Formats: sequence, structure tokens, C-alpha cells
Amino acid sequence: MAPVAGAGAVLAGAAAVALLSAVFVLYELPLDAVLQRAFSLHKAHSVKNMETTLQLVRNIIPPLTSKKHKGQDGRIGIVGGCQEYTGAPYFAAISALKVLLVLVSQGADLSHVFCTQEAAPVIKSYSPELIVHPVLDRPSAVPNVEEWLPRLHALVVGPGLGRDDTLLENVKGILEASKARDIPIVIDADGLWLVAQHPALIQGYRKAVLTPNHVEFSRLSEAVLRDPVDGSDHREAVRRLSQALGNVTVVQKGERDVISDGEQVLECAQEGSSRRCGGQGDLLSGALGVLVHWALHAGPEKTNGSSPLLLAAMGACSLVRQCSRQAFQKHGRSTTTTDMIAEVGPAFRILFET
Ligand SMILES: NC(=O)C1=CN([C@@H]2O[C@H](COP(=O)(O)OP(=O)(O)OC[C@H]3O[C@@H](n4cnc5c(N)ncnc54)[C@H](OP(=O)(O)O)[C@@H]3O)[C@@H](O)[C@H]2O)[C@@H](O)CC1
Ligand SMILES: Nc1ncnc2c1ncn2[C@@H]1O[C@H](COP(=O)(O)OP(=O)(O)OP(=O)(O)O)[C@@H](O)[C@H]1O
Ligand SMILES: [Mg+2]
Repeated sequence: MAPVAGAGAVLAGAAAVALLSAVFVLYELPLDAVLQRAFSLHKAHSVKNMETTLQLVRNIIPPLTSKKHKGQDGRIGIVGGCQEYTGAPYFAAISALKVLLVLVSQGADLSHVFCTQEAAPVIKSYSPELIVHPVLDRPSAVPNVEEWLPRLHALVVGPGLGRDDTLLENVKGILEASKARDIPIVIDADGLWLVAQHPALIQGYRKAVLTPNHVEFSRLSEAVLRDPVDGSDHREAVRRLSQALGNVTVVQKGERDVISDGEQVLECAQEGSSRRCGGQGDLLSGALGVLVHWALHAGPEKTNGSSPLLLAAMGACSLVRQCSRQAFQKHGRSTTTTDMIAEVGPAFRILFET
């Protein structure tokens, strides 16, 4: 029996090592260095390996109790949605709602969309569960959104916003008002376009997370660092951008997601799928809005000295990639972002409730 048990232990060890190397790579260290960091050095402020990272992410998730009322675990606002783009703000808002619904039984009033008047009925028609405010192209847009800020726990700015100057001017005002209230802000898509034009908008705001794709990352880096991106070293490029922006957390999406707060650099290589359908990034920004709120709300005893925003980013990236994997297993090449949304609940359970 002993050799069988020994073989089992070896297999289990090999599986753990394979999993570690496949899923999270810290600083692209060789695996033995990662393991050494993970199990020997115990650096207080670094997220060490997959299991500890996922455990810390699990720690920030509020407990499920029947005593909760709706909105207690998060009410998220999405700023975006114009004549051309109605899908993106819907994807962000519904993914935030689905993540929140993992914890509460009632979904009303948890996910708000602030969009233009033309986009509002379209977005509303996708889902009766979203609260839609047709205010973004009004002269009173900033005070109209400001009225809601005391009730919102995080904002996601940019999905489907477009690049109309009047809208972008209003969004500048919304960003300033949100910062003044210390509200966490996830910035994606056209919100990143705005930040590339005016980096001072979020410079040094430690409750901001930027989620650029490949193109958006290059645009931002060139605007902020004023030199072309070094494509050979993604980790250093992301760290430099974050640092130049005053340690704003940056999540560069890609084959692996590279995440940095200007000090630490983490990578999420959770298995996803090779299917790239429009809207997956919007799903990430919506889910991240919720996780950022949870992580900041959890307090240092739950995050064990790790940056809450890095944990939130790692959690949201893992979740979206797991959704992509599960949807692809069912639908193959015909997978759409809507198929991924259906996987949010099951993927959340697999990753965070085990
Ligand atoms: N259903 C909806 O409503 C959706 C609406 N959306 C909304 O659309 C708006 C504009 O967003 P955006 O991403 O198209 O912006 P932008 O910077 O102009 O990039 C366009 C250029 O970049 C390229 N390109 C893109 N990604 C790349 C990559 N990874 N690697 C390499 N190249 C890449 C791309 O090349 P192409 O694929 O077209 O050949 C093109 O040239 C924004 O509001 C967003 O939220 C989306 O959220 C999707 C769902
Ligand atoms: N090559 C890849 N392999 C696996 N997963 C990827 C790959 N590229 C991106 N992803 C994942 O897809 C998600 C969205 O990233 P993507 O780069 O498609 O964003 P995006 O271009 O902003 O999407 P959107 O179409 O919503 O604007 C992220 O969670 C990322 O981890
Ligand atoms: Mg995008």
C-alpha cells in the first residue's frame, strides 16, 4: 500500500506544481523561485501563490446571511452607453448584478447605468433588472449623477461611452465628484481614452483601477510615459505605467492579465478560452467594480497586508476567464458574451466557494 500512497502523494504534488505554474506566475519567476517565495520567504506584503491568493480573494467576499437587505453588499454605477454602444454598459451592469446576486436574493436597485437619453430605452429593454438613468447628455449630467453618488459603492466608467466631447466633459465632472467622495472607480474603454487625454484626472487616486486591453494600454503608456511600450517585458511596462500614474492599479488584459500597483506585479493565467468575443472586457469591468468594493470594505485583517485592489483584480480576472472557459466548453466557437454571463454564478462558486 505504501508505494501506492507514495505515488498518490507524488501525483498530487505534481498536480499542485502544474496548477501553480499554469495559473499564477509572479514576476515571471521560474516555478522553483515562485515556490520558494510562496512557501519559504513569507514576505508579508506579496501575494504568494495561487492558493493563498484565491484564499485572500475568498476572504474579501462578504458572508451570505439571510439578515441582509438589498444593496448592503454593494450598489454599482456604470457610466457609459450612447447611441452607438448599448451592449457594453449592459454587459458591465449585468455582470456586476450577477456577482452581487451570488450573495443576496433580491436584485433590484443594485446595478445602475448612467447613459445618454437615446441609449436608455435600449439598455432597459435588455434587462428589466437594471436601473437606467438617461442623464449623461444633459447639461445637468454632473449634478444628476452626483445625486446618486451617496448610494453607490463603486463606479465603472467607460464601457460604451463613446468619444463625444460633451459626454467626455460631463464624465470629467463625474470623476471629480466621485473622487471627492472617495468612491472606488474602475476605468475601462472610452474612459481610458479620456484618461489618456487628461492623466491628471486620476493621477495618484489610489482607489482607481484601469483595465486597458492591448491597444488601450499602448495609448495610455504613450500618453503618460511619452515613450513607446517595451513589448518584450509586459510586467515592467505595466508596473511603470502604474507608478507613473501615482500607483493607480493597472490591469492589462491579454493572454495573461498583468496586474500592478506600481510596486507588486501579478499575473493571472487562469485558463480561459481562445474565443475572443466583444464584451468580455465589459464583463470584467462590471465584476471588478463589485470586487473592488468588497476588497476595500473587507479591511486589512482579511487581506493580510496585500493590496485590496490587487486582490480584487485577481479575483475578477480569474472569474471572467473561468466564465469564458465554461461557456466555451458548452458553446464552442459560437460562444457569445451572453453565454459567459450565464456562467457567472457557477464560475463564482467553483472559484470562491470551494
Ligand atoms: N456590444 C457593444 O456595445 C460593445 C461595445 N464596445 C465599446 O466600443 C467602444 C470602442 O471600444 P474599442 O475597444 O473598439 O476601442 P478602440 O480603442 O477604438 O479599439 C479599436 C481598435 O483597436 C483594435 N483592437 C481592439 N482590441 C485589440 C486587441 N486586444 N489587440 C489588437 N487590436 C485590438 C481594433 O482592431 P479590429 O479588431 O477592429 O481590427 C480597432 O482597430 C467602447 O465604448 C467599448 O466599450 C466594446 O466594449 C465591445 C462590445
Ligand atoms: N489571448 C487571450 N487568451 C485568453 N484570455 C484572454 C486573451 N485576451 C484577453 N483575454 C481575457 O478576456 C477578457 C477581456 O479582455 P479583452 O482584451 O478581450 O478586453 P477588451 O478588448 O476590452 O474587450 P471588449 O470587447 O469587451 O472591449 C479578460 O478577462 C482577459 O483575461
Ligand atoms: Mg474593452
